[in-house]
Amino acid sequence: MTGKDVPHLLDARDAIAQGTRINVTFLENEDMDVRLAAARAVNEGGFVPVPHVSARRLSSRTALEEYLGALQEIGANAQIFAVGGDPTTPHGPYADALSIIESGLCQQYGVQSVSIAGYPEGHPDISEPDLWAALTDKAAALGDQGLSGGIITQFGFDVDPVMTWIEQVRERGIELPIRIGVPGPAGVRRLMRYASRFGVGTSASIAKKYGFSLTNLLGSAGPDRFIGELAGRLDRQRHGEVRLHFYTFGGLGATSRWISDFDENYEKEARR
Ligand SMILES: NC(=O)C1=CN([C@@H]2O[C@H](COP(=O)(O)OP(=O)(O)OC[C@H]3O[C@@H](n4cnc5c(N)ncnc54)[C@H](O)[C@@H]3O)[C@@H](O)[C@H]2O)C=CC1
Ligand SMILES: Nc1nc(=O)c2c([nH]1)NC[C@@H]1CN(c3ccc(C(=O)N[C@@H](CCC(=O)O)C(=O)O)cc3)CN21
Repeated sequence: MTGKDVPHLLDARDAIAQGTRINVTFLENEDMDVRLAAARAVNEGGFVPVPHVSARRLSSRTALEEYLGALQEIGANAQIFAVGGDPTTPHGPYADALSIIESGLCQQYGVQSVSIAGYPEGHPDISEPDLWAALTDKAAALGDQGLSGGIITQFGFDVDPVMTWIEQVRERGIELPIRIGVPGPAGVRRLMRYASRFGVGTSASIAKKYGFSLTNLLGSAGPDRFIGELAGRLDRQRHGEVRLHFYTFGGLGATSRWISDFDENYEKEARR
């Protein structure tokens, strides 16, 4: 969720399982108070906030301490998501998520678990070798720092690269739990806007995978097929712990209701 989602979280409260982890973004157009208000709302709803800490957007060590300190004060410090951040040039001393993990400040402010990002389809501005080196280094650093953690992947529309990527992660000896990022249900236009903004897939490939036509962009689409296929191909023994992370581009309420409906249908199918 973003800061603007606070009222939507209150509306969707009953549709979300208590204890669900809800990430709070660290967007350029929002300030610390907005992020804190969102984390507080997550707590008050009976959920677990996972505030994002964007390394490149931090101007100083003090700024990181202030944010972690404020999170601690409101009891939203147990888990964070440490991410590089989109600025081409870092605004301060932290150029990557690794430097947040190695700052020593997480432990000092009571952070127990740090999630990090994964890219099954690569990243438009970061090379594959750099992405793999970063993932390996961050996984090792979490261990060295005595922090637990997990990987949350960039959202995608295609299961093939996800499966290949999970296998590569495990081959590299990284055993962290993985959450595969999927977009919640949303209008097709909006999905494609976000995909293009973050350099994920192409309109044609998304249309094909999601089964909609590029000549009719008025409809909306959900990750039914993606999740069904992923579930069918995952093997606990081989792939370790793999769960889902929903990016709520179409709104928190819509995604929450979609998840409840999906679960209900899934259980019905299973009972048949
Ligand atoms: N805010 C969010 O929810 C999400 C943000 N992202 C973005 O993905 C990018 C990478 O983040 P992490 O995986 O945490 O990488 P990271 O912090 O582990 O860095 C990996 C490598 O890429 C370089 N790097 C990091 N950010 C960069 C950038 N914006 N431009 C060029 N090089 C960069 C680092 O110096 C390092 O060598 C960032 O741009 C981040 O903002 C990705 C997923 C979700
Ligand atoms: N490289 C990269 N950078 C990111 O910042 C990023 C990703 N990847 N992957 C997905 C997540 C999720 N992110 C976001 C970013 C912006 C909004 C956002 O602007 N929300 C608007 C609503 C706008 C609309 O209606 O479309 C808001 O104001 O809350 C939501 C999620 C950021 N994320």
